[in-house]
Amino acid sequence: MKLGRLNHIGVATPSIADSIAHFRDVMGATDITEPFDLPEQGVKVCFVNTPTHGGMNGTQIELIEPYDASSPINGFLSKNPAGGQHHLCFEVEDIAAAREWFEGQGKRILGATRIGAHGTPIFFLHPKDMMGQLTEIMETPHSDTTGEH
Ligand SMILES: CC[C@H](C(=O)O)C(=O)SCCNC(=O)CCNC(=O)[C@H](O)C(C)(C)COP(=O)(O)OP(=O)(O)OC[C@H]1O[C@@H](n2cnc3c(N)ncnc32)[C@H](O)[C@@H]1OP(=O)(O)O
Ligand SMILES: [Co+2]
Repeated sequence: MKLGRLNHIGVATPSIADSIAHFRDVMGATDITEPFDLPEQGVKVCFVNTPTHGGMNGTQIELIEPYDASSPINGFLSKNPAGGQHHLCFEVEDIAAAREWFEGQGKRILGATRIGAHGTPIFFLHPKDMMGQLTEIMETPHSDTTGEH
C-alpha cells in the first residue's frame, strides 16, 4: 500500500450555511460549491476548495451536515455539538486492492464500498482501528469519472 493524496478533510457541522459563512467571511475562501444532498449517505455536502499548489488541486474541506435522523454523523455531533474535524480521505488507484489490503491488516471496514461525493468508489475504516482517526479511502477520480465535484 502506498500513501495517496489527501483528497479532503471531512468537517462535520450542525449548519452548512453557518460553516460557509465562516469559511467565506472569516477564512477568506473564494471557491465554495453549492451544497448538495447525498441522502443515501445521510449527509448534505459542500466543498470548500483550497488554493492549488504545484499544479495540483488543493485539498478540499468537505463540509457535512446530517441529512436526517439516521445520518451516520449524528452521534459525532451529539458529542461535538459545534462540529469539527470528522474524517480524512486519502486517494488510492484501486479501491478493491485497497479494501483487500486493509482487511488483511485486520482493520474494520464500515459497510460496503459505495459511490461517494466525488462520484468514485469509497469506503470507511473504523476510527478505533486507525489510531482514533475515521479514515475514508477513495478511488482517484479519472477524467472519465462521472463525479461532479
Ligand atoms: C460518503 C459521502 C462523503 C464523501 O466523502 O464521499 C462523506 O465522507 S460522508 C461522511 C459521513 N459518513 C460516515 O462517516 C460513514 C462512516 N461512519 C460511520 O459509520 C460512523 O460515523 C461510525 C461507526 C464511525 C461512528 O458512528 P457513531 O458515532 O454513531 O458510533 P459510536 O458512538 O459507537 O462510535 C464508536 C466510537 O468511535 C468514535 N467516533 C465516532 N465518530 C468518530 C470520528 N469521526 N472520529 C473519531 N472517532 C469517532 C466514538 O466516539 C466512539 O468512541 P468511544 O471511545 O467508544 O466513545
Ligand atoms: Co468524505
